[in-house]
This record gives sequence, structure tokens and C-alpha cells, in this order.
Amino acid sequence: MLSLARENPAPIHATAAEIDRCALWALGMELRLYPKAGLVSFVDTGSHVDMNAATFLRSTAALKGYFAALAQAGAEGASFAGMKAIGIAAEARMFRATGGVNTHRGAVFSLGLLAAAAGMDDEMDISAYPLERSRRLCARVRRWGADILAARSPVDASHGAQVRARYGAAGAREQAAAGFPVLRAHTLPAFHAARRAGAGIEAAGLHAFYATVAVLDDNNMLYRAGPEGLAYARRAAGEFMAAGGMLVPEGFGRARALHAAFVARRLSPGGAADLVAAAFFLAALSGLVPERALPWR
Ligand SMILES: CC(C)(COP(=O)(O)OP(=O)(O)OC[C@H]1O[C@@H](n2cnc3c(N)ncnc32)[C@H](O[C@H]2O[C@H](COP(=O)(O)OP(=O)(O)OP(=O)(O)O)[C@@H](O)[C@H]2O)[C@@H]1O)[C@@H](O)C(=O)NCCC(=O)NCCS
Ligand SMILES: Nc1ncnc2[nH]cnc12
Repeated sequence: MLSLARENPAPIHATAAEIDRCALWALGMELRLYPKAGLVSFVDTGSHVDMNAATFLRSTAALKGYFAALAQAGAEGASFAGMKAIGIAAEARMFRATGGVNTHRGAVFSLGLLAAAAGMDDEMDISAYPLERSRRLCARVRRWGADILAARSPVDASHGAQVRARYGAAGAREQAAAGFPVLRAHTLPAFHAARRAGAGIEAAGLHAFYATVAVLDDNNMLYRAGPEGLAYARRAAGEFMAAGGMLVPEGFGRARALHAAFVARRLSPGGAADLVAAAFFLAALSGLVPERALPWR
């Protein structure tokens, strides 16, 4: 178990290669989490028929080097346009590896921007607690906010564009441009609270996942199930968290029941999955993960 004494000293600055490994490790951890409502894991394929855990592993392998490239770009003060070109090339590698299935488009975008922020010259006050350091790193992404909002999606009529047109919904772009408000105010605090309460990394990841589903306007759910489906998912996850989430003995069983309920409705909170991967990434960078679990040791 993590002791609080270990929480503070690790500096957030890492090399581009370490940032890459942390991001790939975070994608692997997100995949491992079970039961995360409606989503793919090593146990089952949730609400999906076109992808399984092997698809995600191929996708993750295809992204090796991408996060290092963005960390390097961040360190060199690259423009958003330059970073976007690197992101689009990575997305293309992902689609080649999966045969056209969208596994990690959101993660390529959100974790990519966080990798660029992590690679920037570090003026971070390392005496701040890890949660605060992670939040500050998220907030750095705001510097690209105007460009993020102005950029056209490389995919015509993406699911995000469709729900934006139909419901006026905000999505991954708006989250990133605002410095990831849901990640800062919900996902990360839930992850850290669970770790402080003695939860293991996976239970803390699940706790953070449900805290995120409870509040996020996830475009994937709007696309598949409309506002009613999204409202159902948020309410169900909110009730799960109000009952103690993963921090009570009944948590695992309740999460399994939620998973079944989401699958019955074909709900798939892929945006929340990306934010949990981002929380794992930031936790690894800020010393909240036991060193033996980290990929470069
Ligand atoms: C600017 C882009 C984000 C594209 O803009 P777009 O308007 O298309 O964006 P969104 O649809 O809003 O989001 C793209 C992905 O982000 C995830 N997401 C959704 N809602 C949110 C949210 N509220 N907050 C954060 N993240 C969110 C989501 O990704 C996950 O779900 C994916 C599976 O999705 P989908 O294909 O819809 O679902 P399926 O169920 O499989 O489809 P069906 O079976 O129903 O047909 C999976 O990828 C998860 O990761 C959204 O998909 C951006 O993409 C862009 O410009 N990219 C290129 C540049 C770049 O990457 N730059 C980075 C460095 S600067
Ligand atoms: N594990 C997962 N299952 C389905 N969609 C996802 N998008 C990101 N991670 C996912």
C-alpha cells in the first residue's frame, strides 16, 4: 500500500522516453480495469462487437513513440498546428493497427496534449502535493485553448461533430481547451481519495472512472443513446458513487451490475475511459504509483 510519506517528493519532470512509457502504461491500465461499465477489458467486450482487448493492445503498440514525440514538441515550444500534425499521423497508425476501429482517438488527443504539457520546461513547484501538481499540468493545456477550439476535426462528421450539431454538446475539444475541468475536479480527486483510503491502483482507477461517468457529457453515450441514455448513465454512476463507489465491500458487485446494465443499453463511456487513462498517466508522473509498477524500472 502507498504511504502518504511517499506521496510528496517525486518530481513531476520526466524525460520524453519516460513520458512515452507512462502514457502507454496508462492505456494498458485503463484496459485492465474491470468492471468498467460498458467498456472493453480483458474479461469481455462490454457494449462493443467490433473490438476486444487484443484490438486495444495492437492500438497501444502502434502508439509507441507518439507521446515522446509530443513531449519533445512541448519541450521545443512547438505550435499547436505542429502538434496536431503529429496527432493526426498517430491516429492514422492507430486505425491501420485496428483495421479502422476507433480505439484511442480520444486518448491520442487528450493524453497527447498532456504529454506535450509534461514535456515543457518545468517550472513546477515540486513541494506541491501530487494532486495539485497534476492539476497544474492539466491547466497548462489551456495555453493552446483557442487553437484547439478553432481546429477542424480531421474526420468529417465524426461522432463528436454529429452530437455537437444535434444537441449542441461539448466534447473532448472543450475539455482540453479549458484545461480538463472534469479531470481536475472529479477524476483526479477521486483517484487520489481512493489511494489515500488504501485502495489499490485498479480499485482507485475504477473509483475515478465512475466519478467521471457521473458528471461527464460523454459524446459516445450521446451518440449511441441520446440525452436520455447519457442522463441514465450519469445518474446510475452518481448513485454508485454516493453509495461509496469502490471504497465499500459491495463496490465490486455493484460495479459488475452497472456494467451489465450499460451493456443492456449499449452504452459505452469511452470519453470517461480516456480521462481515467489520463489520471493514471498523471499519477505515474507525479509519484503516486509504486515504483515497482512503473514501466521504466
Ligand atoms: C479534436 C478531436 C478531439 C476531434 O474532434 P471531435 O469533435 O470529433 O471530438 P469528440 O467526438 O468530442 O471526441 C473525440 C474522442 O474523445 C473522446 N470523448 C468523447 N466525449 C468526450 C468528452 N466529453 N470528454 C473527453 N473525451 C471525450 C472519445 O474517445 C473515446 O471514445 C472512442 C470511441 O468512440 P466512437 O468511435 O464514437 O465510438 P464507438 O462506440 O466505437 O462507435 P460506434 O460503435 O457507435 O460506431 C475512443 O477513441 C475513445 O478514445 C471520442 O471519440 C481530435 O480527435 C483531433 O483533432 N484529432 C487529431 C489531432 C490530435 O489528436 N491532436 C493531438 C495533439 S495536438
Ligand atoms: N476500454 C475501452 N472500451 C471501449 N471504448 C474505449 N475507449 C477508450 N477505452 C475504451
